[in-house]
Amino acid sequence: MFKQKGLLIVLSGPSGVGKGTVCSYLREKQKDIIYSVSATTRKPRVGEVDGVNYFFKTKDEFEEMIKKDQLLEWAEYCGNYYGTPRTFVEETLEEGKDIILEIEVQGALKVKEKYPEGIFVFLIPPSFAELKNRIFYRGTETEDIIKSRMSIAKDELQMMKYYDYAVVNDEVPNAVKRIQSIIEAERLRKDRILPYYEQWLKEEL
Ligand SMILES: Nc1nc2c(ncn2[C@@H]2O[C@H](COP(=O)(O)OP(=O)(O)O)[C@@H](O)[C@H]2O)c(=O)[nH]1
Ligand SMILES: Nc1ncnc2c1ncn2[C@@H]1O[C@H](COP(=O)(O)OP(=O)(O)O)[C@@H](O)[C@H]1O
Repeated sequence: MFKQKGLLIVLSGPSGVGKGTVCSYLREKQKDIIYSVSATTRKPRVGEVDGVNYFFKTKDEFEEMIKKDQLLEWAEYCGNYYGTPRTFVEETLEEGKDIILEIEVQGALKVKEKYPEGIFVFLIPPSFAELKNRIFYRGTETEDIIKSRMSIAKDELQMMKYYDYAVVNDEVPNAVKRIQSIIEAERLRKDRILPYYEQWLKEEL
């Protein structure tokens, strides 16, 4: 039986645009996609669970993962390391399952070098003013971190040109519907469907 590799979907965008919020809503709506859990040296926030939200690591542990080539990509962001465990992604794709990575922009561009066939979705705010509001009112970080995230966000917004799709996160359910449409369309691309037809033709002759 012909086995197709899964789709690698990367959801990225500027800090504070709503990647985390949109991704967890998508997670509820789209159960047939696997979600990659990242490793980080950031301290857990209230309610975050090790192995569910992140794999929380010390700096030494994280650097060991880098050395052993256990990360598909990693980036330093606001003084902490974040990275995607490599084996889990590779195995999921080999099993033919679709996987989504919710990561910041530098990491997404590194994934693109390794997986140019991936689907790169860039989440954008309805306006820059709204992006500022979201970063301010989230209120989980100190003022210094908020300032640093806003300046990073400005540079990050310019990275949209490297992506396949731009999705406006005006309302979370709408943004999620748009992402679901992209996934549905990508699953139906003829280069993914054709191998199945070719297999059928062989069987019937
Ligand atoms: N490169 C990379 N970025 C990640 C990874 N996991 C999470 N991030 C990004 O790191 C940034 C900070 O994440 P976090 O501290 O959880 O804060 P928040 O998502 O902005 O609330 C976000 O932009 C995440 O998308 C990863 O494995 N690799
Ligand atoms: N569509 C939206 N409308 C209004 N607020 C939103 C929307 N999406 C996310 N937010 C809010 O914006 C803030 C940043 O969202 P978050 O998911 O943490 O962003 P990111 O993961 O991109 O840094 C949070 O307070 C979140 O509740």
